[in-house]
Amino acid sequence: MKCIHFIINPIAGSSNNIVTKDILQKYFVDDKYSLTIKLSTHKKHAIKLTKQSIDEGATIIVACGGDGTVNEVASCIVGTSIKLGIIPTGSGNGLASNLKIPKIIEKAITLIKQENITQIDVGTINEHYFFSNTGVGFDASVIKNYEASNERTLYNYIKASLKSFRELNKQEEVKISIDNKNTFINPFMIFVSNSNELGYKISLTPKASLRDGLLDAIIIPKISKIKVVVFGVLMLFRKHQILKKAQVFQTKSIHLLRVKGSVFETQIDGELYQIKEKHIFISLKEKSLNVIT
Ligand SMILES: Nc1ncnc2c1ncn2[C@@H]1O[C@H](COP(=O)(O)OP(=O)(O)OP(=O)(O)O)[C@@H](O)[C@H]1O
Repeated sequence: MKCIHFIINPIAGSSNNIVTKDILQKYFVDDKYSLTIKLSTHKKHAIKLTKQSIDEGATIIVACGGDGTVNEVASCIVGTSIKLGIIPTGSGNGLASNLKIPKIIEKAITLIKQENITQIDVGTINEHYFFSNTGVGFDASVIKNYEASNERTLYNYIKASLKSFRELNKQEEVKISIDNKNTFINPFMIFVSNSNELGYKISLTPKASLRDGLLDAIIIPKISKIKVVVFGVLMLFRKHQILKKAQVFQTKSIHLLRVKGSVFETQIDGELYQIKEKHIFISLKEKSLNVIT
């Protein structure tokens, strides 16, 4: 019998696309499965629930939510033989979209039952994992403002972006080391991605692959507000690489050193993290997560 656990984030996305016990029981009727359903009740709760599921012998753990929920669940099973299922009920669902996992709950469940596995790379930033992307600068500021809003919708992402735009000029100097080359910049944005999608079909790293053993990065130094607008428009058409100051490249690792300021404000898979260490080391664990796709 297969021991399959579902970790459901009831507030992900617009909250009207929720995975329920009724739906799951309809699809997992036969004796082949032992089904366990858990609901997260607060931030980071899915980590605790997943660890319990591992102890309870789950062989498939399904994250039902957006990239934040996927991060909490998947972080616990990196490097194990446990299979990760995803039912994308979040707002952005960047990773699921990259993996072509359907947003329609019933279709995602059908996929899980087929159990086709793809091994994907996993990004690391200090002691944290990321599966989609991480960043310092403008994107982290957007996430900070987004988290302060009470609804997780595209409209609130746009509002948060406008607020971050008004708050520009807060950047602190950072030393960046890539392949033994050091540069000092006041970054508008340092964005590092494992996946080719941010969510909502928007991408800063359209050429990124989850299976190529490389991180795709884009570094943009401090730019004028006009150039930020130009960057935003180009990004919608996936043409932002043509911005002269944008440095787009692939690498295995990036090292950042904070020169000023007391903390690195970063976003990790769309969640805000304050990193107190002076150093940030971003790297990759190749093909270390089994995802049902
Ligand atoms: N019951 C809950 N109440 C409040 N927050 C919760 C609850 N359960 C989980 N969370 C938190 O909700 C946050 C958002 O989850 P998630 O990222 O899955 O959804 P989303 O933001 O709508 O999707 P996406 O990241 O794809 O845009 C996560 O930080 C998670 O820890």
